[in-house]
Amino acid sequence: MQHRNIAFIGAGNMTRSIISGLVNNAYPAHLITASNPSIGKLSALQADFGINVTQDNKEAVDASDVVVLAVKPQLMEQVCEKLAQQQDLSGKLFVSIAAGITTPRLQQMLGGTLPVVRTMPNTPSALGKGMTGLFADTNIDEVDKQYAADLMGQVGEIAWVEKESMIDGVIAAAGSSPAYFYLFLEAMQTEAERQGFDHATARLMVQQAMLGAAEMVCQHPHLELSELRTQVTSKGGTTAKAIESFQEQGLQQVVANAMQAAVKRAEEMAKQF
Ligand SMILES: NC(=O)C1=CN([C@@H]2O[C@H](COP(=O)(O)OP(=O)(O)OC[C@H]3O[C@@H](n4cnc5c(N)ncnc54)[C@H](OP(=O)(O)O)[C@@H]3O)[C@@H](O)[C@H]2O)C=CC1
Ligand SMILES: O=C(O)[C@@H]1CCC=N1
Repeated sequence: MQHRNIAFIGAGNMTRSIISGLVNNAYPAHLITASNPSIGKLSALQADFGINVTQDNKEAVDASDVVVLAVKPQLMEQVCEKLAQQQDLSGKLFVSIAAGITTPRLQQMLGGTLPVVRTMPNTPSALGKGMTGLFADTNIDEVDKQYAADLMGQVGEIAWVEKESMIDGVIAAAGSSPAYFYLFLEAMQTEAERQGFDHATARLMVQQAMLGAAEMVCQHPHLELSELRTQVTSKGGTTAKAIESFQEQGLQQVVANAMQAAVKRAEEMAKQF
């Protein structure tokens, strides 16, 4: 991929995940700058990955061709408007990772029709196992589109969406979803402990089962998930009883409700910010 100078505005969890994935994939650290108001996270990023850091967003943006907007949605307006007042932003590609802020809104905050690619990554990007959805409107040229795809492709799999509203679906299925799996594992760990296992053994069992199941899913892309489930489920056996219990309690609807709640919140945020 092309290696352009890249600035991350906001050096929180997601920036750390993406930078970690990039540097581990040989993106040159000297081309990466992160800016953040407080110094602690910057010092840690510099120590861990050898990137450039600054507490001044303008300085980071001045030094970059690509600007990754990685602050919380509620701060985006303030941050973008200040950047637009302080400097000429033309010629730069903007990549937003924020939930719930649309491309037209970002362009408005940045004070012009600048090229903005909207993305929705997730934290496993830190391990190169991320999943990122991307949306580009018609004013993004193919070179910038390719750069954005290559950038996020460095930290995992990518999928373009045709309509911007589908980014909210990416949030529900991939951006937020690592937390759903953690919640499920927490519940399993708690029950394993209740059944008499110590904390560490309970964790080992559930994490290894999850890892193995995830590997099975990835290694057998042509097997339906229901088929993998059937392989575990002996007739009249233990799994059948557990699955029956999930189904009686409406697991499918519970999951659907949760994903719809995530989409609804993204839509609310788009109105709010
Ligand atoms: N976490 C996740 O799994 C995902 C998050 N996202 C999106 O990523 C974005 C960032 O989320 P996340 O990394 O979790 O949040 P964090 O709170 O971890 O990171 C945001 C960072 O922005 C910094 N910040 C605050 N004000 C400014 C400013 N004026 N200029 C520059 N930086 C500033 C904060 O600094 P300080 O703490 O010092 O105040 C903080 O380090 C959000 O928009 C979110 O929607 C998208 C996909 C997944
Ligand atoms: O919870 C959030 O709003 C962000 C977006 C996806 C994951 N974290």
